[in-house]
Amino acid sequence: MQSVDKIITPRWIVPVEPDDTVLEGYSLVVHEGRILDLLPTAEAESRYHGETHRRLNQHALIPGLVNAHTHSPMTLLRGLADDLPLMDWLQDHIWPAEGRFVGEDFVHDGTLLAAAEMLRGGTTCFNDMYFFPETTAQVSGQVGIRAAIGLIVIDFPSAWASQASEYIDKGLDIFDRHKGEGLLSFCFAPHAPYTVADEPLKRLATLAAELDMPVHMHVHETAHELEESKARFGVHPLERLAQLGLAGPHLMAVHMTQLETGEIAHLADAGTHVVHCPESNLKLASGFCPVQALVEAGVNVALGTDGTASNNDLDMFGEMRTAALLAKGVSGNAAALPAHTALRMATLNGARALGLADEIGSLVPGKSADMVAVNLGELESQPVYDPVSHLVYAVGRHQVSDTWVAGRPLLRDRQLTTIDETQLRQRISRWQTRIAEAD
Ligand SMILES: CSC[C@H]1O[C@@H](n2cnc3c(O)ncnc32)[C@H](O)[C@@H]1O
Ligand SMILES: [Zn+2]
Repeated sequence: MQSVDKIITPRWIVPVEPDDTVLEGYSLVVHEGRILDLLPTAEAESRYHGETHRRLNQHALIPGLVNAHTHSPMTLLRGLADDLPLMDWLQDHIWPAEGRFVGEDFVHDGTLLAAAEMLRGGTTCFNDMYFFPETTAQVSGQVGIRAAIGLIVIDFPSAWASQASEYIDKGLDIFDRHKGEGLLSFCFAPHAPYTVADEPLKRLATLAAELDMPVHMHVHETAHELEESKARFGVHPLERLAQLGLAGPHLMAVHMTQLETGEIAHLADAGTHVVHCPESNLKLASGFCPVQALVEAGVNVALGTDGTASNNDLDMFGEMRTAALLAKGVSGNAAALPAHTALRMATLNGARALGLADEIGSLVPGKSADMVAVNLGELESQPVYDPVSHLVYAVGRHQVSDTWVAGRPLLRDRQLTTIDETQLRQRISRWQTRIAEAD
């Protein structure tokens, strides 16, 4: 008998790789933070002795969800400005509020709230874009959640930096000091084509190639963005990024609601990743990302929530459901974006876009034990013919019972293990008073 840290025996295991098979009567063995084995329970019990053995008789075990685009500190601005189109929302409400309140303390407390919400909803990894990224990295490290930290770049002075070159230099300094640390990875995060000039974008293209680092950017979010780009540069933003050397396999193009057929083929040829944020796109009335056409063309499409000031939650179960329903409605094809594809987008495809697919995104021996148990035993999810159908179409994030990152339980029976909820509530309440008073 081999001694191991943990054996988990759920009712179903959804590995996501190598295919859509759902396993029943299997156990997953975890040792030193990694998935050591995935095998029939009888064999697991004869071969391994677990320091702990968790039996979850009515649960599905799935890979941790990867939120491929968010702005975690914006939890503090949730519900501050609703029912507006993107540029009015940003220019008249969000940027003024950020100008007033954003600092290290805002980013610290907002990230902590976001981490709590994400872990309670089965998200184990998030790809962030915000000011004071080192603070987001520190909070993530303290909580134990996996984070891809966006090294933000914007031609816009803020409390964090004053101009694009300073943003890039500060980002590189953070990368140098924290690379390889814990569960952190890094992306360049130029905000959008309309807020970053050619020179810094060219510099980022060179740096991304040199450092093999993803570039995480809002692109083709609204029709207005395309019109403005045509007027200023003579081409669509995607074409401009291609001219500047950025539209390649490092690019994670977030939103992509406006796409011509030729541009879809370009994305596929270039190996560019698309991050689909259906709820933010719906709420800001930005448009519809042609997900089905992208998938058919062979583009890797991941899923993100965007920030909670435009979503207004960090619920990846909700995002899977909305993505699946919207794809059918928009394409007029009920077979568009089936449940297994939605789950893959929310797990493995996010990992691929972040360059982390060797580490996370599926329940395969050798990968990190980032996983989530979802209780399918409630009346609302009876009967169960296909657990993946329920994960996408029937259950919600409140049915997540346990979340592990690198084998460490960060949510156990719905209790956060590394975040003091009472203290967090006090901090958020102080922000609420402060922000509401200023409004
Ligand atoms: C400079 S940090 C990130 C920056 O992005 C703003 N933001 C949040 N959501 C969106 C979106 O959907 N499109 C464009 N910009 C967005 C956020 O308020 C921060 O200022
Ligand atoms: Zn965004």
